[in-house]
Amino acid sequence: MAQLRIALAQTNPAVGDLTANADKLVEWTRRAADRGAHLAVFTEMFLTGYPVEDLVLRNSFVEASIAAVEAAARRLAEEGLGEIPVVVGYVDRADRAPRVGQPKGAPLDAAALLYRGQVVARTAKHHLPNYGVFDEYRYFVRGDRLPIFRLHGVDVAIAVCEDLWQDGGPVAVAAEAGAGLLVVPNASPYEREKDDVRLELVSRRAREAGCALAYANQVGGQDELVFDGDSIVVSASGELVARAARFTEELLVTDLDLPEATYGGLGSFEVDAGDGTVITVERLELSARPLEPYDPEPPSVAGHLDDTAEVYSALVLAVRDYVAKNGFRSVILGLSGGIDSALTATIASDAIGPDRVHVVLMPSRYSSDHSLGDAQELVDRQGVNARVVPIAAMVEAFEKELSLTGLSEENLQARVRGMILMGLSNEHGHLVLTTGNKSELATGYSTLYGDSAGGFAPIKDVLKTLVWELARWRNAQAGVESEFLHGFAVPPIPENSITKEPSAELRPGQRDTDSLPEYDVLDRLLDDYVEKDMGSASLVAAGHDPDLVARVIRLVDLAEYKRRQYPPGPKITPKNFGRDRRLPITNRWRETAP
Ligand SMILES: Nc1ncnc2c1ncn2[C@@H]1O[C@H](COP(=O)(O)OP(=O)(O)OC[C@H]2O[C@@H]([n+]3cccc(C(=O)O)c3)[C@H](O)[C@@H]2O)[C@@H](O)[C@H]1O
Ligand SMILES: Nc1ncnc2c1ncn2[C@@H]1O[C@H](COP(=O)(O)OP(=O)(O)OP(=O)(O)O)[C@@H](O)[C@H]1O
Ligand SMILES: NC(=O)CC[C@H](N)C(=O)O
Repeated sequence: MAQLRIALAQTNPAVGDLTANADKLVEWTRRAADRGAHLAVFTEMFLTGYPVEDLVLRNSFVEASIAAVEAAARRLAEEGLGEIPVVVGYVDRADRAPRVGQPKGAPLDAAALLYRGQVVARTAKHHLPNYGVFDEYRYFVRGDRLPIFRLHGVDVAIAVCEDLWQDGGPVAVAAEAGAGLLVVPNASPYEREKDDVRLELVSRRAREAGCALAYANQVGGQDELVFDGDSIVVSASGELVARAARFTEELLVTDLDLPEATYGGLGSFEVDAGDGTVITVERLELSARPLEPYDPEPPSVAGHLDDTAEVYSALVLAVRDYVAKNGFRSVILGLSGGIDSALTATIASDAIGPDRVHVVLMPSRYSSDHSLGDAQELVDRQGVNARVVPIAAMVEAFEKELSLTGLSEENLQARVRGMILMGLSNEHGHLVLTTGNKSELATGYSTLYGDSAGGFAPIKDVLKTLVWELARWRNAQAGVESEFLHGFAVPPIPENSITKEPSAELRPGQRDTDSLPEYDVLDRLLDDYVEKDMGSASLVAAGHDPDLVARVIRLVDLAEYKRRQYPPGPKITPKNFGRDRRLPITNRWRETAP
């Protein structure tokens, strides 16, 4: 057996900032070298950030990425880090013709091996994900090589992210070629409970490849995606060896005992990949002799996060990164005394600190005293910046000028509030946070250009019943201080905001249940219709009330135009409103009654 110390750089790149990402590559390689690592592995498309969407259709971007990886190799050597091999993701181009009308070769979701100032091997993702939030047939062509480099006597193969999620391809070829370690850069976005799926997958693929597997995943928020890290190292039998923490940067350093390579030859040969394609194995040698024995470090295995803590951390990280990566310093939102704006404000306080959170209390003539009181109570508990802007006179002025009544008048209140928030955003540079939850988005229960106005919507993928659960969970963490929790000594959300009946307070005595069913009934139905895509007959067969099924399906289908104009917000479920669910707005397809 041969020993090897590997370092997985679970880091947070910025999409499009090739310079900052290259700086980070050098900094984290230095940290890996300082820890005595013999190999550093970064994440998928680390140098460009992931996903870069249509940026890969720009030749200038692809050229910049290729130049960046070559410059990074040189710079590592110049800074005395040339002896540690580094695996890093970037965008390259194939010799083959592009899918779309680009003048040069089609883009590749590539990974490079950097060593002694040079890019000594290049490969690219073989299996391209093209479902859910992924569109990779639009962007990339398939990679068709598998580099295997000998490092201190161990044969190390490189695959990329989706290569683990589909059968055949690089995993099968790594087995065939007798690799001793498979390293995999990833950009695998968070959704609830995906960590369990990942561990099972990584273990299974290690057993199939017949070697240890090191899985390095990205961390951080990028528009509607949140990457949760969760980098993993497993043995050849699929046993967990090391695991990084979720939602935070970490250098996961692990000592492995790996089989010494026995294969003698170098150069390349073709292997049937078992998926109808052929992959070219390219062998190269960095160092043939195993290291002198050394004392291994104990492996690090991060503790498990429970489901609520996991969702809450995802939302906090998403808000923090959206704010920072888009150059904002502060956020603003309307605080009604209700639970949605209370939870949104709390997530914002946890993300960027209460001193950078601005709330506006905007009572109308229908606002109850307790609403204003509950909002004020949150301000006192969290110490956020607050101002009161009564809206009655502004609403009245519109009403008089335009003769608006009924629903038009109700919506006017929401629109005046939206205008106030956008005005204050323009004036002071705050990002407007939109407070709607997934149940409201599903049913269209919000006012266009009113409470749906804003730049980022932290809880748009959170059903109302989960909003309450998160609020209770957050209050139970009072006194705890962490990367995701500001150290509020008292529960940050007023109990009354959690327990009172939800109301939009757009007319006297209005309750959400005047227009919508009870949220626990609604959310179960939404879960089946939206997440699981069940048709009306299946929904009724699953026990949902037939009249309710017909009514809710209609609400959901008719609200597509509102969702299309809603700000982005973090995906936490397998099917968010956004990249996961793309329906025509102009659409006459209706689920027929069973
Ligand atoms: N297919 C389509 N494509 C593009 N635009 C379309 C459209 N269909 C209607 N529209 C436009 O949308 C307008 C109707 O939408 P909109 O103006 O929003 O108004 P609408 O959906 O009619 O009313 C808003 C609903 O949300 C509830 N609400 C409001 C505010 C807060 C809350 C809460 O608790 O959070 C609830 C309120 O009680 C009411 O039931 C139409 O007047 C038309 O201009
Ligand atoms: N009196 C108010 N002062 C400040 N903002 C308000 C007020 N009323 C509503 N808003 C803003 O409009 C959003 C929609 O609120 P509304 O009360 O209509 O419905 P909701 O979905 O029950 O939200 P919440 O639970 O936050 O009250 C709120 O989250 C808040 O941002
Ligand atoms: N970047 C990728 O290839 C990610 C796809 C993969 N199925 C995942 O969610 O982890």
